[in-house]
Amino acid sequence: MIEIQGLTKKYHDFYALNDLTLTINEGVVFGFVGSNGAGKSTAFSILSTLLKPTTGDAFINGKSVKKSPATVRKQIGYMPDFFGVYDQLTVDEYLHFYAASYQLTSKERQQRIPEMLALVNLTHKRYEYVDVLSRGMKQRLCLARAMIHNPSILILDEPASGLDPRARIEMREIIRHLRSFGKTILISSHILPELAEMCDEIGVLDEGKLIAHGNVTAIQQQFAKGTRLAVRVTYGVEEAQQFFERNPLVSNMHISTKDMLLTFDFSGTKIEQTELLREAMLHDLAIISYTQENHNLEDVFMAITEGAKEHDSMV
Ligand SMILES: Nc1ncnc2c1ncn2[C@@H]1O[C@H](COP(=O)(O)OP(=O)(O)OP(=O)(O)O)[C@@H](O)[C@H]1O
Repeated sequence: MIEIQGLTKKYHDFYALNDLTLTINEGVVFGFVGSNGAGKSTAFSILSTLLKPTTGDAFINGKSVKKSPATVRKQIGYMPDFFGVYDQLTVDEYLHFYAASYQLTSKERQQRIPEMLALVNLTHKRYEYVDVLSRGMKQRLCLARAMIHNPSILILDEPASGLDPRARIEMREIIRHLRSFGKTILISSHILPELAEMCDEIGVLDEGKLIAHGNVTAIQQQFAKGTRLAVRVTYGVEEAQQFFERNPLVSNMHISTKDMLLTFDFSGTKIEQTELLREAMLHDLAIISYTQENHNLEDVFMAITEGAKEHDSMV
């Protein structure tokens, strides 16, 4: 369990992290979302005991990151967003080096290293030089390194950054697999839909502040502006667009003439939605389908951060 209490990091007058308070239960995969400079890496560095907070504290399985950093380090595996690998070592030597620094005995290392390599799909690279690994492989090796001492909590700072789509999917599958072992996992990313797929809960950081957190679906419902509707017509897409845009409850219209599809936000009630459809039929629009879509996390993130900025400018 991770309990974060009023965690603040200041550089002179600037708040890199501002009063972060949050509890993350055991076995939860928690995603931190935020734009560049939002404070994700600062939060992760403090939780990993690499950076001291200005005020506040965090407790990893009951142990303070400030007072008991050595105990905390045994319980967490940290994968930073920028990491160096020792190119002149083989994959096997590299993992032996880190395992030894966690005081794993030679026997434990002999068992643990092949297990970790299998987990991150690098068994076939065990005796290759780290130097010749692709970026995705280096990233997976770094994940294996973070797990070498079998920590109960994993802190992964942008684990998929800089990876091509295939490598991202592979990384995502590995993280999903880790989740099945009951590990508590903290991940940060800019790629919001990707986080939503992996995480049980998310927290949105903006300019050092946690501005929303909770279950992914609940956040989507709380912040999405109304219902997203998709209407497909067989002909007359422009006529349909004009009709829907006349309704004051309709906003954010997107049209695909190729697919004859209109998608838009509708901020009315269910009854008003029924009324909208009824009127559309009376207008002889050639509607062939009408569905409700989930707002994707990109929309939700924009809505949350815009909301926070409007609130700040009002106070
Ligand atoms: N040592 C430092 N001195 C001054 N400011 C710092 C220092 N370290 C971080 N910051 C600032 O704190 C803010 C938060 O940085 P942080 O790296 O935590 O953001 P982030 O959300 O991880 O961003 P990114 O997604 O770009 O990695 C940034 O504005 C950054 O410039």
